[in-house]
Amino acid sequence: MKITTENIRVNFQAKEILKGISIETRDKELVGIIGPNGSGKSTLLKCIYRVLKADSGAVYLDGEELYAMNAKSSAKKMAVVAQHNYYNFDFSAREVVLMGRAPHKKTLERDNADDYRIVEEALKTVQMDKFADRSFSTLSGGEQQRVILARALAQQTPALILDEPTNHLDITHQIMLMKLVKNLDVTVISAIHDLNIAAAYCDRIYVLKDGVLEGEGTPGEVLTPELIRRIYKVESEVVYDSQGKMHILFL
Ligand SMILES: Nc1ncnc2c1ncn2[C@@H]1O[C@H](COP(=O)(O)OP(=O)(O)OP(=O)(O)O)[C@@H](O)[C@H]1O
Repeated sequence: MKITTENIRVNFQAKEILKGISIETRDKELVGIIGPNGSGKSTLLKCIYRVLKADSGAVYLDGEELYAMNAKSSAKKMAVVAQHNYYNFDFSAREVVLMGRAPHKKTLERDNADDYRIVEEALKTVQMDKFADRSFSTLSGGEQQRVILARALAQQTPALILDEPTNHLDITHQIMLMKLVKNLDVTVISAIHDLNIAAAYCDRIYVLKDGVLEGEGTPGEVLTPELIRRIYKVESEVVYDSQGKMHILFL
């Protein structure tokens, strides 16, 4: 699925947070959004996953304007792993993942054997099947993050929107998550802080700073010492290992 944003503008309290952002993913591409704290990454993603309506501009899913479709239709097209997940009720991990099946159900339709099978598979995929009956609120930050990823997998959408998905995860689970989403064969847009993670897994990267796009291209094109200095005010060196993988060293 192709996701396009066209000239997205967002203001909060008379301050312009996004100043006309146009991005485009190709089908099944993993696109990273990088940029310093407060640059507008989450705000852009919120406009895409429909919790925030931009002041102007538009989002298109495969050419169809987001608000021309109902919320259920867009939830069949994209699943979200956001930064903060709170539930007011004490759901188990399995119940949280089952929520991913909701867009596929008619009103009051009960969960069936297929739904439960999909949920169990999703929990296994993120290595959280042993925690299925645990109360979500008692899980650690990283465990919660993996359950939320399982919920997104259970939603079985052609696109995933991830807001700093490796936040809270140890290195094993960071790599697990990025490998997993890379191999899903769906379109992914992800805000990413770790530039080495972005370099290793993104097909393309957009760079945001102060609500403006400052760069776009493959990791090799974008993640140069010049850009890193300009955007983050940090000196760095880009090296390639024996397998040709790029690594950014911060000096
Ligand atoms: N509801 C809001 N009201 C006022 N200001 C907001 C609101 N939401 C976000 N902002 C401001 O908009 C700017 C962009 O925030 P956003 O969360 O999009 O940045 P980010 O790039 O995702 O940052 P981080 O890397 O820290 O997660 C920040 O200065 C933030 O304080």
